[in-house]
Amino acid sequence: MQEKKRGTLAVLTGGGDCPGLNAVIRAVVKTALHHGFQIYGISNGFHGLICNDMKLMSLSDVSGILPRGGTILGTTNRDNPFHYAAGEDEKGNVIYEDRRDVVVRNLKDHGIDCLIVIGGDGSLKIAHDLHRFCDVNVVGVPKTIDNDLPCTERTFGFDTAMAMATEALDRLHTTAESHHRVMVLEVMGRYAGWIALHSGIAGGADVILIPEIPYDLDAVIRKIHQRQQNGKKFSIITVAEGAKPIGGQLTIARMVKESFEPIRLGGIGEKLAREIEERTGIESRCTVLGYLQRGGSPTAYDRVLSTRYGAAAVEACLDEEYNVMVSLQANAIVRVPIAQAASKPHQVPVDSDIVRTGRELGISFGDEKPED
Ligand SMILES: Nc1ncnc2c1ncn2[C@@H]1O[C@H](COP(=O)(O)OP(=O)(O)O)[C@@H](O)[C@H]1O
Ligand SMILES: O=P(O)(O)OC[C@H]1O[C@](O)(COP(=O)(O)O)[C@@H](O)[C@@H]1O
Ligand SMILES: [Mg+2]
Repeated sequence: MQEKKRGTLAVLTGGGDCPGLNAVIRAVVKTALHHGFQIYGISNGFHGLICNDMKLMSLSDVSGILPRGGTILGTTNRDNPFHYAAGEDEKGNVIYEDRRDVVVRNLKDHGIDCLIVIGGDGSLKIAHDLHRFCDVNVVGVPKTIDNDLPCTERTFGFDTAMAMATEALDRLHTTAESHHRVMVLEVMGRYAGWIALHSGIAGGADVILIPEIPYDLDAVIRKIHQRQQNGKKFSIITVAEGAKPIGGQLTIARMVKESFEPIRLGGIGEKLAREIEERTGIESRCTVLGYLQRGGSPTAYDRVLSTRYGAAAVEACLDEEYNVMVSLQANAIVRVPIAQAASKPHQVPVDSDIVRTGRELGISFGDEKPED
């Protein structure tokens, strides 16, 4: 017997793509249909909401997508309905418009009771603004390879990015050892060092440089020399794209002028490798892992986490508990106010046990004094 229609939901994916997005979409659609909701899939994040680009989803739309990377809905890390880049003036300056009314109208026209936003800090901030300024019901799902969201112990996608970076470090080890080189691996993470820290520990890096601990190049050089004195002719360094020297600046790869937060980080790895080679005379090379961290199939851990998050987001709608983000705490999925989830990004605590463990193992974080 057909269950009575319970209500109408919509789902979108926002920000940089991330392994596990399709697994969340699948879980959202399957759970929603299971409970008698109808569900719209919105194309290309908030862009689709502004352009009224959405369609009803069925089980066949999500068939076979569990292990697939990317997002079948498409995404963007530029569009913000409150600050929409509508074009350029004759001088080439971007013209921004507030499109919140269009978004509210489009949601209303489709009878959408709640919008499920799968995104990182930027997308969840927009979701929070839609709730507080436009009275739209939202439920957030914490997405990002960067793991930089507050109020959750894990974002989905991080485990896959960490696994990719760890494999890269394993591969760099063998070539570094053969050529007696210093190998630098630059990983993503924006202003947080989670990917660098965890992959650095898992991949046996000798130096880990993260945004939370500004580094002193002298300390890095001392570590490389110390290894040489101990007969280790190669060294491996993991550097987060947001790492910077003490008193120095971030290294910026490009500015995306239509983006609300236009800075795109990158380039610190190459800079570091050049400086190390100049200072030590040891051949040094940099590898930038880049979008390989975001592309491709999610790990089993991320598939499970994504599935739990997707189902939990619909369960929140079922309970009519809106304006929350589903979150992982003590291995249980709980709900936290979206206002908290959209607050300050979560960085690595410099006194965390994993940093301490790294130090005890002799890993340099680039901040050791000569006598340490
Ligand atoms: N601090 C902010 N306040 C408001 N909007 C933001 C903020 N940061 C980012 N955004 C918007 O959110 C979108 C997605 O953010 P981004 O950081 O790229 O992805 P994510 O959702 O993964 O964090 C951006 O294109 C931008 O329009
Ligand atoms: O896709 P772009 O614009 O190059 O953005 C790169 C940024 O996106 C990320 O890959 C993921 O960040 P978000 O989860 O905030 O989208 C960052 O690690 C990186 O700094
Ligand atoms: Mg972000």
